[in-house]
Amino acid sequence: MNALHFGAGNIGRGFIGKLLADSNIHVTFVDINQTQIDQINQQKQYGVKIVGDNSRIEIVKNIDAINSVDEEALLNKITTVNLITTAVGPNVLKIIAPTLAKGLVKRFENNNTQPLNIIACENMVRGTSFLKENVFQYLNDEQQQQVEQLVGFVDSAVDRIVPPAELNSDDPLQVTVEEFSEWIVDQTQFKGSIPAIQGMELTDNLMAFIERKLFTLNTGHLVTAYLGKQAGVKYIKDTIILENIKSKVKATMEESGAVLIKRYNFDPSAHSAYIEKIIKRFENPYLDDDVNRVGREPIRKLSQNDRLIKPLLGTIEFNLPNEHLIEGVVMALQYRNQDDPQAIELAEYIEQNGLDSAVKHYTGLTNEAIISKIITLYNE
Ligand SMILES: NC(=O)c1ccc[n+]([C@@H]2O[C@H](COP(=O)([O-])OP(=O)(O)OC[C@H]3O[C@@H](n4cnc5c(N)ncnc54)[C@H](O)[C@@H]3O)[C@@H](O)[C@H]2O)c1
Ligand SMILES: O=P(O)(O)OC[C@@H](O)[C@@H](O)[C@H](O)[C@H](O)CO
Repeated sequence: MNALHFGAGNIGRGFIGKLLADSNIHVTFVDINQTQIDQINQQKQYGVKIVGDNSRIEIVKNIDAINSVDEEALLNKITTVNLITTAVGPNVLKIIAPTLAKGLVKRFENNNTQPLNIIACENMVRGTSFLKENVFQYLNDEQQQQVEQLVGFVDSAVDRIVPPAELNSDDPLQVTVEEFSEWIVDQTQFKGSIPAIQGMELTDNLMAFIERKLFTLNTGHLVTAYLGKQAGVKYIKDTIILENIKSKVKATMEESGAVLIKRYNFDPSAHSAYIEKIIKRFENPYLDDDVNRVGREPIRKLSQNDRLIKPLLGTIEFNLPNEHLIEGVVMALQYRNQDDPQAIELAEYIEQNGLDSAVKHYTGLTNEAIISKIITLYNE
């Protein structure tokens, strides 16, 4: 089997690419970073350093890479592979959509009628469906029908903490990952037979899993990052061990958890254990995960379907406490980082248009009482 994977970054190399290669699938990485592409093609392998109680380095082989600007090579790959995956970040899905559409058209012109499955592995609710909508904008009715018949757009939830790797001159491609990993895919969306990939779990209830992950781990992670940033701490592991911060993070995850329990009927004690396990993962002493990585792209994180606003809306729907989620929103609005284009854009928007307008613009919130609480807290 052959797979094309967009994004040779942390999750691409440290998680999805590794699972595919471990399952004897040849992986071609697509990226925009030529240095990395050259390294993959020269080394033809890299190490994944798994850190925890049983630390070890596992080698990923059977790989090559192409640059996404090399359209000919990319279209040829899309024409022949059996699986396409992505880990590029939600904002990049729109950018790769036109090339994917072109590649699918070429695949049909070449009479390749083998089923193809596409799985976006991003931190977003139904990211692959979002990618599909974008791909369809570049296809006519007939092409869309062909895609509906032969191409499965499979939504997924991905969970493994992979911070940016430390410099390693012996293996510049090496990534450091935690032991824990979870890749859950919507089994109802595949076309043809489901590929056998070790570590890829199937479900027919994906929404519960993706929301549980995004609105527990990622909500708590973000609040840890912003509290750490405000306290002047660099890493997540050093932030979460501060008792006053840990209790706030836990309280935030309990607020979003109460919504999940209502919505999906989760067992409260199992959900509580899930939260405790996540806190332990944040504490992993071997992971140097910078608060700015976890806090990155505050505009995306303030959007309506993401880790703060969606659970906050849930608390309004079910009339549940939301004091800590509101604090999370305020900290996202206050996040400043000169290296993060979204943090700069957000600060400039607030400066030029005022906070009330910024809250409405970025979060889509309309509840005036909540907006007023956000503004009061921000100004305090
Ligand atoms: N790192 C984690 O702990 C983690 C865990 C779970 C999910 N995720 C999600 O996985 C996705 C990727 O995150 P990451 O941490 O690996 O980010 P990353 O920045 O390490 O990797 C993204 C890669 O995509 C590449 N890229 C950018 N534009 C591209 C394009 N047009 N074509 C091809 N490649 C392109 C970048 O050069 C980079 O190598 C995100 O959606 C993130 O939310 C991350
Ligand atoms: O990747 P983001 O920016 O959506 O979120 C930052 C982190 O919370 C995230 O990457 C986690 O490490 C990951 O989701 C763990 O599975």
